[in-house]
Amino acid sequence: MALTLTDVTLTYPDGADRLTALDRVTLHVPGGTIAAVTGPSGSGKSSLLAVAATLIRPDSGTVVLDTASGTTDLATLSRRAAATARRTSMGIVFQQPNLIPALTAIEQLKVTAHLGGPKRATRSATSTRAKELLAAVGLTEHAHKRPAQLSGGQRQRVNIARALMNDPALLVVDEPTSALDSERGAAIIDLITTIAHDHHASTILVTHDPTHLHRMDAVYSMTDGTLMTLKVPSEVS
Ligand SMILES: Nc1ncnc2c1ncn2[C@@H]1O[C@H](COP(=O)(O)OP(=O)(O)OP(=O)(O)O)[C@@H](O)[C@H]1O
Repeated sequence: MALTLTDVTLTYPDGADRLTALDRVTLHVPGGTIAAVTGPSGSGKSSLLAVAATLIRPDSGTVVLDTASGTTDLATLSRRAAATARRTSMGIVFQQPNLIPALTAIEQLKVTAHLGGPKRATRSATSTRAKELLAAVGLTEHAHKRPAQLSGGQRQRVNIARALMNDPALLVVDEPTSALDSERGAAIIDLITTIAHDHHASTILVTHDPTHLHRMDAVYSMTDGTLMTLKVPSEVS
C-alpha cells in the first residue's frame, strides 16, 4: 500500500490570473508510514490534503493510491467514484469535526462503518470496534453524548476515532492536536501512529506543532506550493 503524488500542480483563480497553490509536488507515502507536512500559513498544506483526499482535482499530475484491492489515480476519478473512495478507503480529519448533530459519539462511528466498512462486518464487530476506538481517544464515558454536549476537543477526538473506523488505506489529517492539551495531543499522535503502522495506512498529517515531529517517519516543509524534504521517509514493509 502507498500513496504517491507525482508532479501535482494546483492553481486557483486569482482575479485575471491564477495562483499556484501546489507547484509540481511529488510525495511518496509508503503504507504504514506518516508523512508530516509543516510550513507557513498560505503555503499550500491544506490544498495538498484536499488533493490527496479527492476534494479538489489538481490541474495536472497523478495521485496514485495503491491498496490491496488495486491501484487508482485519484486525480482522474469522477465525483461519484471519488466519494466512494473517500467512504471506503480514506479517513479524513479536518480541523472542523463536521459531526452529525443528531447522533451520539458512538453512532457517528457506527454510521461510518455502515457507509463504508466491509460488507460482512457484523453489528457486534462494528460495535466492538467503535467502543475500542472511543476508548482509545478517551471518550468511553461520553459515548452516548451528542456533539452539542461535547467540548471542542472531545468533538475532535470523535472525529479522529470516526476517521479510523474503516481501517483506511489513506489517512489525511489536518492539525489533529490543535484543540487538545499536550497530554491528549500526545495520546492522539500515539493513536494515529499505531493505526498507520499496524494497519499499513499511508498517512499525511499537517501540523504546526513541532513537538510530535520526531515521531513521524518523514517530515516535509511547504513553501509557496513547493515541497521540501526535511527528514527522509523510512520505508516500512
Ligand atoms: N478556494 C481558493 N480560492 C483561491 N485561492 C485559494 C483557495 N484556497 C486557498 N487559496 C490560496 O492558496 C494558497 C494556499 O492555501 P492553503 O489553504 O493550501 O495554505 P495552508 O498552508 O493550508 O494555510 P494555513 O496554514 O493558513 O491553513 C494561499 O495563497 C491561499 O490564499
